[in-house]
Amino acid sequence: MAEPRHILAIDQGTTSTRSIVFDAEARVVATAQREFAQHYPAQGWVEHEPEDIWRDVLATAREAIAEAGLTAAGIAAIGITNQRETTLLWDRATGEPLHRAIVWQDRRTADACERLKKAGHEALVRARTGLLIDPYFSATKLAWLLDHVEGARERAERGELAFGTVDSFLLWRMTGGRVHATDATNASRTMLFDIHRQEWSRELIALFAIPASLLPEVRDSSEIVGHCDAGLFGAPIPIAGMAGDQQAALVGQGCFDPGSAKATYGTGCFMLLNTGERPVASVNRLLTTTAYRIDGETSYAVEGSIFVAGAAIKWLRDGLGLITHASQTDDMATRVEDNGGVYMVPAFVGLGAPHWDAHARGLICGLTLGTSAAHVARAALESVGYQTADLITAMIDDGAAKPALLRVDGGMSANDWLCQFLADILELPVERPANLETTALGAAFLAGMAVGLWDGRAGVAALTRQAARFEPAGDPDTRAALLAGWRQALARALGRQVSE
Ligand SMILES: Nc1ncnc2c1ncn2[C@@H]1O[C@H](COP(=O)(O)OP(=O)(O)O)[C@@H](O)[C@H]1O
Ligand SMILES: O=P(O)(O)OC[C@H](O)CO
Repeated sequence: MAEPRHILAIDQGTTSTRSIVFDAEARVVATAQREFAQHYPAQGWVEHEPEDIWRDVLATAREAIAEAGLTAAGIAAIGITNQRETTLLWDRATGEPLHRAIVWQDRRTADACERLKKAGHEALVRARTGLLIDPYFSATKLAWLLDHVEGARERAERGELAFGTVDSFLLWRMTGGRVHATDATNASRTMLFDIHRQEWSRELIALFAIPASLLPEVRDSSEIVGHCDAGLFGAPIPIAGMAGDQQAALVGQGCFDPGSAKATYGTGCFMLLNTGERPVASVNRLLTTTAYRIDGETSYAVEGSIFVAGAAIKWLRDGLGLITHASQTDDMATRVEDNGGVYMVPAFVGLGAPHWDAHARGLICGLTLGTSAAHVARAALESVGYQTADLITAMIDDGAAKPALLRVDGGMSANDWLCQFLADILELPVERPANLETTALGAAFLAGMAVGLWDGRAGVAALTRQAARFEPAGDPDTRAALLAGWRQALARALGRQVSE
């Protein structure tokens, strides 16, 4: 029988689960997608039902394999990529979760984080993990589960339970409970992992009071970690790639060289700059993280997370009723000569990197009687450019090399006006790939490399195809004036500027 030459990538995201089959030329052969329920049991709490996630992973994977006209025998390997930081705890004997997953957006541990910061633990956390103390990461979510689910801590101490991010949970289920592992990128988001030594940090495990028996083994992002149960898809397919979704997008964009960068514009925006073997410690409150670990070698990235990008456009549509389709903003922004002095700071949920101001709130300023809906739409798109510019400035100030170009992806990157504005304001060429599903592609690359379908990083990078390139064209004076306008607007939005 012919060697299998397709890869199944499973992309388990925050709002939907996608399974995509790629062929040996990295072309999409079949896609299946399902949205699933979000649970908001209290203000600032966000949960997912693990069984929903598992159900959709199985259903979309089976659907994609069938739509590709294949059977499991035609799949050389599976790659898993996932929403990061989301925290699960389950029973090792039955595989039953003890609670719903606590999602990365969940803020229930904000007070616990404040206490840790006040007690002076941030320097240690930063030094070991490259992260800030924030409810975003898994450690305080796991501690919350141990303290709030009846009997959980005692059972954990007896070794009966397993902790994992979504990748680990899926791996556990797919291997029928035989493999409890995660990859180095996902481990790096738990706030328990020493990214320099690439092992769980004993000091942090003690600080967060986490029983060590809960923790998964940490594997490379590209290696065979197990085989799925034959019963699931009809044959025991190797699971050969795992990475958090933003790191997978970096791989899917072929950003393997130090200095290469990608920004994914979806609901929010996550920008990662590859810094190679060198972890860059940020003084500008960016995150240092594992970009990928291949053949035991770790590459690092600096990451800037913007909470609101496409969500600002969604708000124009659903909150203001200014547009009916997100894509209309492209024409609207083109229609006006300039921004008319209008700026939007989309701090709807505070501001992420590099400001990390939970108390900042959104604003639109510079309004006159001449302001039109098009100006507001343009201001929303521009705000995404300015926030990206702030990230790049912070990265360079941290000592990272300025990237030669920025690769973009995610739903919002379909907007040509935005891509040109990014090129102008960043003074960088912006490239957009043919396939915007770079996250799934990255997971496929990691899995395909591990089973020898593709020849290492150079082999997969050669398979990435850019469909559009936007050259910087703005004049320096206009750029400086726009950035000055943004900084003024930003100062008004920052929570710490507001006197009681
Ligand atoms: N053409 C467009 N112009 C501007 N924003 C867009 C466009 N198309 C989609 N968006 C925005 O992008 C987001 C969807 O992107 P997607 O990558 O699917 O997000 P996520 O994976 O975070 O759910 C939405 O917030 C939407 O408002
Ligand atoms: O699932 P996404 O695409 O919203 O990504 C979520 C990030 O991994 C959170 O860190």
